[in-house]
Amino acid sequence: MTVAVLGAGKIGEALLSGLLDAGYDAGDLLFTERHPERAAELTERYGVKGVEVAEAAERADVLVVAVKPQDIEPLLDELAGLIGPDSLVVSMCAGLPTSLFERRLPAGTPVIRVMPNTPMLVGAAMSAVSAGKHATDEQLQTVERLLSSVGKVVVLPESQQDAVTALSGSGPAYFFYLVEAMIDAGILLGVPRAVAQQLIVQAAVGAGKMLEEGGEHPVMLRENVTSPGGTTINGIRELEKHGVRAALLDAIESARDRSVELGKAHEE
Ligand SMILES: NC(=O)C1=CN([C@@H]2O[C@H](COP(=O)(O)OP(=O)(O)OC[C@H]3O[C@@H](n4cnc5c(N)ncnc54)[C@H](OP(=O)(O)O)[C@@H]3O)[C@@H](O)[C@H]2O)C=CC1
Ligand SMILES: O=C(O)[C@@H]1CCC=N1
Repeated sequence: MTVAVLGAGKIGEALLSGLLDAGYDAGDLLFTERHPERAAELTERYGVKGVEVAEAAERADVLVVAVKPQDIEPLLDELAGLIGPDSLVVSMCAGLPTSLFERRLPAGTPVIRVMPNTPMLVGAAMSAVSAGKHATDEQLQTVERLLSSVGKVVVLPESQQDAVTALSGSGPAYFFYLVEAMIDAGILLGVPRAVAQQLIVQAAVGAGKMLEEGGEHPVMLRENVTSPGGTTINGIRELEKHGVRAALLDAIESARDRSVELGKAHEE
């Protein structure tokens, strides 16, 4: 099966890299890019061929659209004249409904909407998958298999994709932000930056492993760190005082709203 990534930026590169690490043959992967320097860089790094959209449409069984939502219109215009009935279109674009692709591409084109995240780079993606109205169960399974090789996959109704985009799509950025802020706290306390980074990154990795492998609820895990009369509860009091929980609720709601807005920009 040949997979072409249309728009090999951050998420497109993460997919290419993740698939190669998972054992995909570079010869079965293609990508398109609008800047020749970027295409050359990717080919040098991964041994994957950069092609024109026409060649991708002709050769690939799965076309993964990974351009910014704002760049979708010209790409759809180009694709509409190129793809055949056997092409399966997978969109990773935040906010864009499958109905947009179905309206703009030849009648009956199967479309699957996916919200992945950048941990795909290290085989630890969370991808949520929703089938459009022409995609068959078999095509959905093909996409699930493809994405399972680079992380975990859930199948969800498309109505939940904007929420998913804010939760797991953007989620890694919020964890990185937290780690960055905690490293800054180390600097404030006079710990050398490299040491602070090592301490916090390992705390994050350890916490992540406990969340994944231990099966315990995050509340229990936090309580186990919070000794009576100890240090952690002082920190928790400050987090509560500063409204960090409410800030996270607002942040994720706002990201969801932006996903909805990106989709609305392409309504007829
Ligand atoms: N980054 C992330 O964590 C995630 C992103 N996504 C989605 O993935 C998509 C891409 O996001 P991201 O990777 O961050 O963005 P990037 O800007 O890094 O990647 C998009 C790439 O596509 C190129 N491009 C634009 N139009 C075309 C075209 N017609 N043909 C070929 N290449 C083209 C862009 O070029 P140029 O540099 O000139 O713009 C850019 O290199 C978005 O729709 C986003 O919502 C989904 C989940 C997570
Ligand atoms: O910020 C964005 O729009 C994309 C979608 C989810 C993560 N990154």
